[in-house]
Amino acid sequence: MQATLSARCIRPAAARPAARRGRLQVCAATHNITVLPGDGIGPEITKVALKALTAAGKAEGEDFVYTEAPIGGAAIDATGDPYPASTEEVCKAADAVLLACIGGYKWDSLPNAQRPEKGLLRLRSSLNAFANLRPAVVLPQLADASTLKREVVEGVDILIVRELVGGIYFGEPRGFKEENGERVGYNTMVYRESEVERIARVAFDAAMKRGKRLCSVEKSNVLEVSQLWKDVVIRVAQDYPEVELSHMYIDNAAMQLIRNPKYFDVVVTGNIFGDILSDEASMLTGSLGMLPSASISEPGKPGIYEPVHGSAPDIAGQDKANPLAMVLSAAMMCRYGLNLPKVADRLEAAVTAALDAGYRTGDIMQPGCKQPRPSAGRHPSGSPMVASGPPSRQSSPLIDASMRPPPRSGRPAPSRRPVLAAAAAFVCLLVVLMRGHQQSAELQRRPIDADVEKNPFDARHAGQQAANVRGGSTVQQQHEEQAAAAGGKQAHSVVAQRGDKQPQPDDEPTPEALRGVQPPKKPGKLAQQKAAVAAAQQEAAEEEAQQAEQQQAQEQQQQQGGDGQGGSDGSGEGGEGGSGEEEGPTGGWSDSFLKQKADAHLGNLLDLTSQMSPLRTCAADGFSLEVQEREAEDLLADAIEGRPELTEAQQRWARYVAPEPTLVSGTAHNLPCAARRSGGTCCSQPVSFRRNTTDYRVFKQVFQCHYMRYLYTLFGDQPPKYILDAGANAGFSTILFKLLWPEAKVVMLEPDPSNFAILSRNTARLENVHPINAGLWGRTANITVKANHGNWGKVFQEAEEGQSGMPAYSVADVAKKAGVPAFDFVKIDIEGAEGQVFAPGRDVSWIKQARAVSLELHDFFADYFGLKRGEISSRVDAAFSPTGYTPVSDNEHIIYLNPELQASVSQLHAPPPKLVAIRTARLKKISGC
Ligand SMILES: NC(=O)C1=CN([C@@H]2O[C@H](COP(=O)(O)OP(=O)(O)OC[C@H]3O[C@@H](n4cnc5c(N)ncnc54)[C@H](O)[C@@H]3O)[C@@H](O)[C@H]2O)C=CC1
Ligand SMILES: CC(C)CC(=O)C(=O)O
Repeated sequence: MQATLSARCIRPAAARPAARRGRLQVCAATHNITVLPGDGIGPEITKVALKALTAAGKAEGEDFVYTEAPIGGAAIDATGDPYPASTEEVCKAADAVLLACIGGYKWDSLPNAQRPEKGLLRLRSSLNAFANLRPAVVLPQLADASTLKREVVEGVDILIVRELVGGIYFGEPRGFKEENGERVGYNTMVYRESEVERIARVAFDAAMKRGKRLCSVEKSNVLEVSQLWKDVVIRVAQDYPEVELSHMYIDNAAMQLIRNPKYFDVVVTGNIFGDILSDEASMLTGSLGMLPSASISEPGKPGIYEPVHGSAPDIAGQDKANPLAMVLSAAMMCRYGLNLPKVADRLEAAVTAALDAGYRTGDIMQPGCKQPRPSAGRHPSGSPMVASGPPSRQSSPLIDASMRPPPRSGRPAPSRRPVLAAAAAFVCLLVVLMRGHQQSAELQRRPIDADVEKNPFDARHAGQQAANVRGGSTVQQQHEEQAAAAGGKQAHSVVAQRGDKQPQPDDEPTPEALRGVQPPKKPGKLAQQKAAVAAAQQEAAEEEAQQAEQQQAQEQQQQQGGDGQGGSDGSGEGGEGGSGEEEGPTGGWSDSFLKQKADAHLGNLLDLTSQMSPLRTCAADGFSLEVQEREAEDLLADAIEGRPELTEAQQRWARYVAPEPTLVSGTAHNLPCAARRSGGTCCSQPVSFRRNTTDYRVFKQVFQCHYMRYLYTLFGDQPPKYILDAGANAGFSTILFKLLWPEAKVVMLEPDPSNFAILSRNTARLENVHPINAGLWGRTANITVKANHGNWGKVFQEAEEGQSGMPAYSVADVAKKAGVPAFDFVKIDIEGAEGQVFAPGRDVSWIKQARAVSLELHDFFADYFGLKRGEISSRVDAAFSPTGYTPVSDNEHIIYLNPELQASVSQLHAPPPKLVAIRTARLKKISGC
């Protein structure tokens, strides 16, 4: 069935082993390629690729022996089996397998196991080709070929790493059955840890060689298999601290790939998601006909090299197929499978040069492309010529292009042969390539409209043609203009490593890029959006200035021996907003005698810890916020309509807190996280803020100013497992906890419905978090609001009997409710209710189970609880005194450490005395808080 052929001879497969031996005597460097042309356009594009490969190999002194075998529909027709044993045998024996594509209408009604697609799956499985590398690179020549705008796609260079032999395509059980009188079809999506780990390692390795950014795509918000995927990827990330890892759900990834493809560097994902995403990515490059792939197996087994596309039965046999994905797959084979980088270089250069010369198949046809005519003679090299015209015009664009060194950027230097010889070989290669186009396509002579008429795939070009303002210039001209504009920057290789590439200004996602917002040409929605963003940024800047002023005033006050009354430091999660204008009692955290006590212990050392923390550099460098504004109706809907059980009063709070129903959403970058500790990068996180609230300020405090940032140092190598975030407000502390300790379970308590809504939104993407819309109290009770403080704080009281309200729980009850054995880190910031939690007679046995308890004290709310000034602090002090826990101080919080933690912190910072002098005020200055 198969045949062995080379540039010179064809041998029957039966005689192959002997033939191979025989050939070895003849050829110095022989590479045995099993070629599977498959179905549909497969044979057409295979022909082109083999010609190009042979020519490129010849130019580099490499010889290829091709053993052709049937697969897919062709194999079904010949043997009844889509992957016959004889094909499997020659694939396994090969140095590499070059596959075109399989499938077609003819076999569509066969049972699954007998379909052509099954043959392809069996091939991949039999070679254990688990790592499918699918580069999606937008070549400069094709930046206008995509249906997306040039600004969106230009410079895109993504590597999709798709797991290829697992997941739902292979999972068992699968099939059909009958249930309750109807047919049911079912499949199983399954991944083992080992399968995820090996593909993750391939992806991390690839990221290390490129832009060091890896995005893992899954659906862990719904699928257990994806949760496992994510867990394993996070675990493997520990070994690649330099790689910035992000996670994205597949639905979002599909959207982001179109919205801002330049965000992506390497994407790792499972079988089905990778299949879909790579087809989508192909349209960034102009056409499915442009995307090659390499499917790598374990060492010693041949890889499979195949274009991403299918058999395109709609255009098969009509001379329309784009062969470039197949040629580029052959290049990947040479680069990765056969270690022939020079041959790969030649093939890639041939592709770019052919495009430079203006040649296009229908799928990537653009206005102004050259329409070459049939060959009229022979090039001095002896190769047939592609370009036409009078002899004087023999320097056609194709020949011109081929006479120049191919555009390489950072690639290994081309062959050092004499220039003319190299050029001649290169011309030969291009010519072969172009002849392939011509012989099989003749597309260049066909008017664009003819293609459009025949092929709906091309229809978009008609529209594009009309829309293209550059329609008058040729692709060559466009390329030249573009090269000039880019300062002579040339095309980069299709499979170029990121490190090889000229740095692109937009490699890093800018706010605009992330939002996918291009500079608006005329005022419209985008302009409005941009103005809104500018306003939000302005607002943030003003807020920052205001904070600085407040801080200055406070410091002055402190220096003047102020009594701590009459305002606050303007900080605290959901805490004292700092204007001093709020109704009710005044005063700040610093007036607590506990604060002085804590300061006397290790407070200054904790300041020092903060200075030393690897996390600090993230905060010190400053997080960046990329803002995207959106309406918050849905937030209110979540908070109100979605919660019919809320009383009218509660609904009012929700409205009150977001009087202008506007959310500012975006992504915060440069946040401290676990990866940072081991020298890795800082992390990013989507966040939303309500306008006219303290949300943004609180966010900054959590990530820039607070004790939070050295918590990691505090817990060292034994991170907390169960965390209580009481007074979770908008969820920012929980976000930080999860960034620092991804494995921890965090239980969030937040009684305010509007806070709870934004908190739910902000923490929705985090795993293992447990939000509870309730307050923390000394015992299980109903609570109602006692007083509002501006838009930042609410003081609660126990509800009267029969009065409705929000639930509130003791720490022990929360633990039970959330199924937590005991909290080992407790954060409490509950607007004075801490006086209730630590009231005499309350169960505080949970303290001893926690390794650290962080408290914000609100003595200035004592009046509301009918307590004397200072009594809240006294209650806290009384509860902790018998425990042997040491209070240490942050500028706003008191953290009680158990003796073990205290010892490790003290030891960690066995005093270099001069450093001990660093005080809170200094820390504030240093961190810009
Ligand atoms: N790796 C493989 O062999 C794959 C095989 N298939 C099989 O291919 C058959 C057709 O499936 P479709 O969903 O239509 O996907 P497809 O990838 O074959 O075609 C999708 C569209 O892209 C166009 N297209 C694809 N490759 C092209 C090229 N090189 N040049 C110009 N246009 C090109 C086609 O004309 C069609 O309009 C099915 O039997 C399917 O199972 C599908 C995907 C992958
Ligand atoms: C045809 C299927 C077996 C697989 C597929 O669509 C692909 O791998 O691209």
